[in-house]
Amino acid sequence: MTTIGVLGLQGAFREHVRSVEATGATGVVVKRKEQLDEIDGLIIPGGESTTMRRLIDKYDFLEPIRAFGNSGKPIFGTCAGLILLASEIDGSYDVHLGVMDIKVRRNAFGRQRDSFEADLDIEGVAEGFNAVFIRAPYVEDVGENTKVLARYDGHIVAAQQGHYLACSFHPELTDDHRITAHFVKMVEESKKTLAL
Ligand SMILES: NC(=O)CC[C@H](N)C(=O)O
Repeated sequence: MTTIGVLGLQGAFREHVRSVEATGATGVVVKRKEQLDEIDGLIIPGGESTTMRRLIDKYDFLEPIRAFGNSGKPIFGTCAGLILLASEIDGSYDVHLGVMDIKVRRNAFGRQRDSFEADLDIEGVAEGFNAVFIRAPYVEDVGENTKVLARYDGHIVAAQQGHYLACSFHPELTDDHRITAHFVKMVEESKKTLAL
């Protein structure tokens, strides 16, 4: 059985658990770092990246999550989760986990477009995916090992680097579970590789 943990410190974590369960995998809310030992993959949800970082520090999650990723276990960051994964945040000295080679801009779509929906083609994952953006970041630049999976208005809104997956929008807020299913597949593949 594949178990996916959803970091449950702040933000839209319950909806992610529901989406994971819809794919047939087991979803658990992760509130203590010890739980990282019991899961095969981790989702970092949307919310507010600065608040989530404060709670990550408070509950001593920063190094354990980095180690989880370094061990080869997949991590999926959505919206604020994408910001937490990034190696560079435009206009800020702050970097959080810094495990994914992407440069992000927070609240990048501007005030008038605080939240909106768009149909996206996500390469190798889903065509016509109804993406919900809420004060979303976008990715300004990616490293050479990072694959761009989707763009909106020319801006990168989904990317993958090996076992790290990130998107600017909230895939858990619709009943379309294809991105979650893609992540579950990544986790199942990594389990096979890590067992060798
Ligand atoms: N929906 C979201 O996760 C918004 C992200 C938020 N604007 C941030 O900077 O962290």
